[in-house]
Amino acid sequence: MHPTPTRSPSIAPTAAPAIEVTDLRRSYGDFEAVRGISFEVQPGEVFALLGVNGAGKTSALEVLEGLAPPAAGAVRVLGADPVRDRARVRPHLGVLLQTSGLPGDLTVAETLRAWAGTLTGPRPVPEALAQVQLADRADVRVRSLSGGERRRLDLALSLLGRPAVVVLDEPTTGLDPESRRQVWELVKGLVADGAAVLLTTHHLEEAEELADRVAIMRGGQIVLSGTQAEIAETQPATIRFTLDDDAPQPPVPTGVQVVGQGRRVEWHTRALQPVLAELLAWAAEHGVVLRTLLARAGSLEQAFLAVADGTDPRTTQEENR
Ligand SMILES: Nc1ncnc2c1ncn2[C@@H]1O[C@H](COP(=O)(O)OP(=O)(O)OP(=O)(O)O)[C@@H](O)[C@H]1O
Repeated sequence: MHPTPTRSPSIAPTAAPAIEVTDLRRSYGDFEAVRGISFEVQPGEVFALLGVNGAGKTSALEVLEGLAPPAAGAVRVLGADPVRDRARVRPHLGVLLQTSGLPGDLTVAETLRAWAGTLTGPRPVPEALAQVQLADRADVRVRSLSGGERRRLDLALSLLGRPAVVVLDEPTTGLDPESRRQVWELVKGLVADGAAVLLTTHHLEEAEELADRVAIMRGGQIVLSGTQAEIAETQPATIRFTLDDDAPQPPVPTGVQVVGQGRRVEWHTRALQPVLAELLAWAAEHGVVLRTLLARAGSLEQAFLAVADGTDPRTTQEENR
């Protein structure tokens, strides 16, 4: 289903990172939108940049795509500078922007053929159509496509040159749940073929499904980065339950932060297993039923929200610097 890519040989595959970003800064006039971020993406890996609107994700991606020079710092794509060595980098880079300006008069197949004519060794157009489930829309004019179909055409265009490095800016925005899943499968196939994928998304389940590593941005900086497990572990676990009116309150174990009050109890803890064991032992001893008991480890979503609303301690440290 995912044929081995035939890539142009001018940049040889190496063990080096496919993307290297070092202390990147980008400004618009006096406003610094990207404030010193660093990360790497390896071949065969999906790296997700997360953050609320205005965090600086697109501003960073535009430098990687060679659309703008950095104000400071360095960006390398397959070892080359995407602005200065644009002609070398471009054939190996597949880019899906947030918006595209495709001519509405061409059909889907004509659009793909026109773009394929500019590439060395493009995918055959029927394969590109099938890749994004647009085979039955091949003869439809672009202006008549639905928003989701147009997004899938954009995606097919970005992958037409069998790129080794793929940059996807919110790839599934506007897609229905089924199309979104199909895009996820497509991305997994690209990575299995050895591509490096950098994506931004507002859908945390998309990052959870695809990303090997994640960076969460706020105010132009990376506040948290690592594997999903590493990021989840930065957040406290939650224990939540409801007590009957006549039940006694349990003693609060050491190190627990009490969030909920009264009959509806919520605790946050860095030691989920011993705290839960202590609670269950107390409940058994006193014959107390813990209604709607929930015990949950920290999550990527929790980390995202903590960074987004500035309550993650790292956010404050970063922004006060
Ligand atoms: N051309 C521009 N001129 C001035 N400011 C800009 C320009 N483009 C972006 N900005 C500002 O830079 C900041 C970062 O914007 P950017 O689009 O990179 O964020 P983002 O994380 O991609 O957001 P979103 O999730 O909404 O796409 C924002 O405050 C934005 O208003």
